[in-house]
Amino acid sequence: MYILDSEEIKRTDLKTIQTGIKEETLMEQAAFSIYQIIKDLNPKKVIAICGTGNNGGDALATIRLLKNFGIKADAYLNGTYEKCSLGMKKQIEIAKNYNVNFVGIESIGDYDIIIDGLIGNGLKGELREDTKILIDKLNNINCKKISVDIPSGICSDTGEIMGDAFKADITITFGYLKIGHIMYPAIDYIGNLKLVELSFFKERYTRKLVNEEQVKNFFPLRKENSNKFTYGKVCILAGSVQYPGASVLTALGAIKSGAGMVQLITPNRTESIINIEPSVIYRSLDKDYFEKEDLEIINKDLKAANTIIIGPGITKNSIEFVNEIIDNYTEKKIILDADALYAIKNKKLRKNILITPHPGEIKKFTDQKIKTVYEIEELSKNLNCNILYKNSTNIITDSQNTYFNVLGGSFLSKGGTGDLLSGLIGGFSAQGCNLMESSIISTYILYKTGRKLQEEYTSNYMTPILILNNIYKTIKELI
Ligand SMILES: NC(=O)C1=CN([C@@H]2O[C@H](COP(=O)(O)OP(=O)(O)OC[C@H]3O[C@@H](n4cnc5c(N)ncnc54)[C@H](OP(=O)(O)O)[C@@H]3O)[C@@H](O)[C@H]2O)[C@@H](O)CC1
Ligand SMILES: Nc1ncnc2c1ncn2[C@@H]1O[C@H](COP(=O)(O)OP(=O)(O)O)[C@@H](O)[C@H]1O
Ligand SMILES: [K+]
Repeated sequence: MYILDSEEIKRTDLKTIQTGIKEETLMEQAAFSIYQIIKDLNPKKVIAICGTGNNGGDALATIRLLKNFGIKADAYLNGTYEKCSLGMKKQIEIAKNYNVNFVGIESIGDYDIIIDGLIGNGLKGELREDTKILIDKLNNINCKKISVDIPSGICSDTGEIMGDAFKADITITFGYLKIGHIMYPAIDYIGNLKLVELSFFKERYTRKLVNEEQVKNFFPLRKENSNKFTYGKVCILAGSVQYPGASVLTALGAIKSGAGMVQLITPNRTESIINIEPSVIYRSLDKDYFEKEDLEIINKDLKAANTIIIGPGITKNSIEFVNEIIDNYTEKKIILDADALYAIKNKKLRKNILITPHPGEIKKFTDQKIKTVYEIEELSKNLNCNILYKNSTNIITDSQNTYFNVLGGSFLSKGGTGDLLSGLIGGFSAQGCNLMESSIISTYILYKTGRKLQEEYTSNYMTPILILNNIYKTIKELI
């Protein structure tokens, strides 16, 4: 499923109109879908709060349909007829022919459903003060609230709240989801999100939502006629005296993803991995942290792998070592996580490198303010690498193509989940997936499994190991 921004939606609209489908046809389709959803709620009295743009047009057309089908429905116009878009003017004229009643601001508390048609895709900048006051008034009315397209006050491109926003129980959008529908803080205002189709001219876009179908397509096949070398070797450089557990989680993630061989090398002693999972090839350097000169000892191990994971549980004093790995193993796919990210400040990377920062970790290598998908894509372009940005909504990008994963939740908010995730990504990479595919598969499997378990175990009780021990259930659905 594609995710569009406001410019792409406007372009789609224009292209559709150029094919000969009229704007009012699209508006009628939108309104009819909203009407059907509202009718099923069995409302007694509905009001649409209409702005002067086409978002108001959709809402007003819905009111006219409700009234025509016998439901009491009125409208409030926030502005003058003169200020209205052509589409909205047309809807006002039609509404008058159907005797739709336009009420004053004082009446808007008397309804059991409010339709928010104030502002949709046409929001510009911060909300004006008078609109903020109106939205605040609407938010304080106790009734069911339905937003047309996107709650008024939310930026379609970022999901930011532009001063204030209408708090909807249901949001009904058209043709495609927009970036603003799947990002926080907007998600807290959207309620139940419903996507309805319009006769939009369909095209290809660069941003998509991660879903089961894609993951099935990317998932590596296993042949009966195969051996451990068929499924690749991943070498994990992780851990320290300070964080001994991280390396264990990463190694377990890699082995349970299906990698043929997993080697774990830690500076400290973490022999316990052998008791937990004896198939992991383990080596300790018997020291506090990784140093540049360690490379000589482990060069052979690294050369035998097709994927290197470096970072989980290491400390900042290993930066030189990380730099050496990046510079000397250019043929290998490399995943840089956690404190390894300190090493990439001012560095040009490669297309066979993935970095996996959470919002806090971005500061380890750039002073730029990074928040929006545009900024993440720009960062990926400038660094010349793949990025898995681990915010509540995950963004996975190689700068040309971007995927959003919205399956996560607070059941993942526990130290170690990211370490496990790095291991899964490395494991799928070892099996032949590229780093984008590996990130998509791994976040999907981990989050989907956690989401299912949460119902039984609660989000408090969840641990990375509990999720890991159940990922086979999600994998079974994919193969
Ligand atoms: N294919 C499609 O795309 C289809 C699109 N469709 C629908 O059209 C919608 C887009 O319509 P659009 O472009 O007319 O803009 P829209 O969302 O009504 O916003 C304009 C209004 O917002 C107001 N406003 C803006 N900024 C503001 C601020 N900071 N603070 C306060 N007010 C502000 C602005 O006021 P003004 O600034 O002009 O005074 C004006 O009233 C889209 O979301 C969907 O619902 C459907 O019909 C199906 C097909
Ligand atoms: N509330 C949340 N919603 C969605 N995803 C979350 C949430 N909390 C954590 N996660 C996910 O869990 C993982 C945590 O990673 P990270 O912070 O690197 O963990 P650690 O470094 O402790 O192993 C990331 O993939 C992140 O996207
Ligand atoms: K709206």
